[in-house]
Amino acid sequence: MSIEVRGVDKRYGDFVALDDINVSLPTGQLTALLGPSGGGKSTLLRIIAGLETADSGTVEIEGVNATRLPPQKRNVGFVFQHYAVFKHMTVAKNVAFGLEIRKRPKAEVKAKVAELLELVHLSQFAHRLPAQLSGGQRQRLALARALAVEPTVLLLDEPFGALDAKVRKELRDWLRRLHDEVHVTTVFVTHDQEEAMEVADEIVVINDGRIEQIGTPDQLYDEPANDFVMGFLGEVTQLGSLRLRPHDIEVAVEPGVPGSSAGVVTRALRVGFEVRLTVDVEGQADPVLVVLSRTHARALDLELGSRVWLSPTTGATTVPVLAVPRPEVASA
Ligand SMILES: Nc1ncnc2c1ncn2[C@@H]1O[C@H](COP(=O)(O)OP(=O)(O)OP(=O)(O)O)[C@@H](O)[C@H]1O
Repeated sequence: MSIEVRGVDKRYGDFVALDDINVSLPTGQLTALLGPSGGGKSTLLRIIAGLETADSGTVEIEGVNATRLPPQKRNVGFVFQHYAVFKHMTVAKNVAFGLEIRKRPKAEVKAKVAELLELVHLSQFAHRLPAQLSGGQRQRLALARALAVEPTVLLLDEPFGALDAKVRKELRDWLRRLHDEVHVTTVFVTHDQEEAMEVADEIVVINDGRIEQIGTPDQLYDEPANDFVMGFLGEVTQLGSLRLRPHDIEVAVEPGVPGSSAGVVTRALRVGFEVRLTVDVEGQADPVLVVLSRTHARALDLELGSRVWLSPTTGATTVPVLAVPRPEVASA
C-alpha cells in the first residue's frame, strides 16, 4: 500500500471535520476523494500532504510513518485549484525550478524538462510566460512542475475546478492518459461525480467528515452502501418503499406482476434515445421517474394519460426508503 491512513480525526474547535478516517490506497492507483462541499475531502488531502496535522491517527506513505514529517520530507507533489506557478519564470524554468534547487546536473535538468513538457503537451510553449498560457495549459504546467521532482505521491485538490466545462473534460481525459503512462500514485479531490466516475480507479466517498463507501466506480454505482451514495452517484427515484434508479423500473400496460404499483403517465419527455416518464402512482405523494429506451416506449404505445403498472426490474439496485443507516465502510 502506498498510502495508509488510520484512525484520523480532525476538529476545528467543536466542529468535527474528519471522524475516524481509515483508508488504504495501493501504489500506482488513481483515487478520487468525492463528496459534497464541506465534507472533509480537502482536509484529508492536506493531512496526507502534511499541510495540516491530524488530532489523532497516523499517515503512512510507502511504508514510512509520515504522521510527523513536514510536507517537504514526504516526497509528495501537490497541485491546487488555483495554479501556483512562478509568474516571472518561463514555462521551462518553472518546471526546472524544483530540480535546480536540488542541485541536479544541468544536462539532467534539461532532459527532464524536455521530457515533462512533452508529457503535458507544452513543448512548443517552453519559452512563454505563464500569463501567455490558457487556464488549462497553466494547470498542465502546474502538473509538470509537481511531477518534476518524481514524487512518490501526487495530490491534486480540485485541479480543474476553476476551468470551464469543456476544458475541464479535456483535462480529465488527459489526466487519465497521463496516469496510464506514468503510474504515479495519485489522489485527487473533486465534488463532481462524473469526473470521479470517469477518471478514478477507485473512489472514496466522503460526507460529513466520514467515509460513506470505498469502491470502484462500478461498485459504487451498482452496489451503493446506502441512500447517500446512491443519490450522490446517479439519478434516484422512489417506488413504494424503495429507492432505485429510474432505468431499473419495469413498465407494464396491464396489471400482471404481483406487487406492481398502478399509476398514470403525466409527462413524457424524449431526450436523445431515451424517454423519461413522470408517473403519478396511487398512494404515493411524489411522482415516480422512469427512464426507458425510445424503442421500448414505442412498443408499449405510451402517451400522456396512459395507465401503467410499475415494478423494480429483476436485479435492480434498491435501497429501502426509511432506513438511512450509518453505513459500515464497504471496502473494495
Ligand atoms: N482552518 C479551518 N478552520 C475551521 N474550519 C475549517 C478549516 N478548514 C476547514 N474547515 C471546515 O472543515 C470542513 C471540511 O472542509 P474541507 O475543505 O475539507 O471540505 P471539502 O470536502 O474539501 O469541501 P469543498 O469541496 O467545499 O472544498 C468544512 O466545514 C470547513 O468549513
